[in-house]
Amino acid sequence: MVDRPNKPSALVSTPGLPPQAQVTISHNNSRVSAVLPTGDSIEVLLHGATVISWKDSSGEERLWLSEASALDGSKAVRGGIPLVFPVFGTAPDHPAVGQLPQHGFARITRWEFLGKSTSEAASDSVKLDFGLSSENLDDKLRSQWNYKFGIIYSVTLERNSLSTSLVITNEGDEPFEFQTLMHTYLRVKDITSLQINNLENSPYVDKVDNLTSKTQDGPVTITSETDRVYTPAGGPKVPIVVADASGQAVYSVVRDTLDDVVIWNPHEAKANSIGDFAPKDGWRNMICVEAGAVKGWQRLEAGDAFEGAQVITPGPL
Ligand SMILES: O=P(O)(O)OC[C@H]1O[C@H](O)[C@H](O)[C@@H](O)[C@@H]1O
Repeated sequence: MVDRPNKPSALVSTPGLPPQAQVTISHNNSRVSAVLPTGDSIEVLLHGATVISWKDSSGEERLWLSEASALDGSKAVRGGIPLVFPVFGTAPDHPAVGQLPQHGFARITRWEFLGKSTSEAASDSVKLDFGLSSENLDDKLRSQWNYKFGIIYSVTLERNSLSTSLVITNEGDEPFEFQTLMHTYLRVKDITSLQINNLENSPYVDKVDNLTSKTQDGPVTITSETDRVYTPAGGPKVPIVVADASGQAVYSVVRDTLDDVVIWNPHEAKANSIGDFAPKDGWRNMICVEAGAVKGWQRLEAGDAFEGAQVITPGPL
C-alpha cells in the first residue's frame, strides 16, 4: 500500500487567515481540482493521475487537451500530462517490460488521491499527492510487470508555476529497471512561429529518422513531424525554453534528476492519423516538452527510491 501522508481533510476557512486554495473532488470521485485565491487552477484525473487542465490567473489554459480524448478511463488521455512508466514507447527486446503496452501502465491505471497540502504562509500554493502501487494494477498488467513498487506523484500549483514530481520506490526484494517521463502537452498559439531554445549542441536520437543519433544545431523549430529524444547538454537545471520570435519565453521547463527531454509534435499528416487527436489542426497549438529518464534504463535496487521533477513557468502566450 502507498502511504497516505496527507489524507484529504475537510475544507474549512478560518477567520483571520488569508484565503486558501480550494480543493474539490468531483465526477463521481474520479477528478480532483484545485483553485488558488489568485485564480490559477488545475484539474487532475485519477485515471493516470493525468493533469488535464492548468489555467493561469487570467483564466488562460496552458495545457493542450484533444477535444476527442477519452476522459472516462477507457484509454490514455491525449493531452495534459500523461505519465510514462515503466517503459517509454515499447521495448519488445527488454524481457522485463516487453509485454507492456506503449508507455507502460501508469497512464492507464487509476491512482489514489492521497490528499492536499497547503501552507498557511504561502496562500498561493497547493500540492496534490497521488499514489500508485503494485496493488492498483489489474491482473493482466501485474502479470506483465510483476514487481512491487510504489509511486508518489505530487502536483504543485503555485501562482505562476506548475511543478510535478515523482518518487518511485522499489518495495520488493529484487531490483527492477524502468524508464519514466512526464509527457507534457504545452498549449501554444502557433508552434510554427515559435522556437525551442537551450538544446543547442545537445545530442539527440531522431525517432523520425530511423533512430539516428544527431547533435542539435541552433534552436529547434517545428517544420515537420518532430519526435526527438534529447539529452540536453546543459543538464537539468538549464531551462528548456519555448520562445516567441522576439525571444520572449512562453514556457520555461527546468528539471530535477530527469536527464532527457523528448520534443514531440506530430504535424499535419501524423495528427490526421491519430484517431483521438482533435481538432486535426491542433498540432499547431501544442508542443510536447517531455521531461524524463528514457535513454537506457534506471535500475532500482530493493528498498531504493528514485526522485524526478519538473517545474514549468509560463510567460505570455
Ligand atoms: O500516441 P502515444 O502513445 O500517446 O504517444 C505519443 C508520442 O509519445 C512520445 O512523444 C513519443 O516520443 C512519440 O513517439 C509518440 O508518438
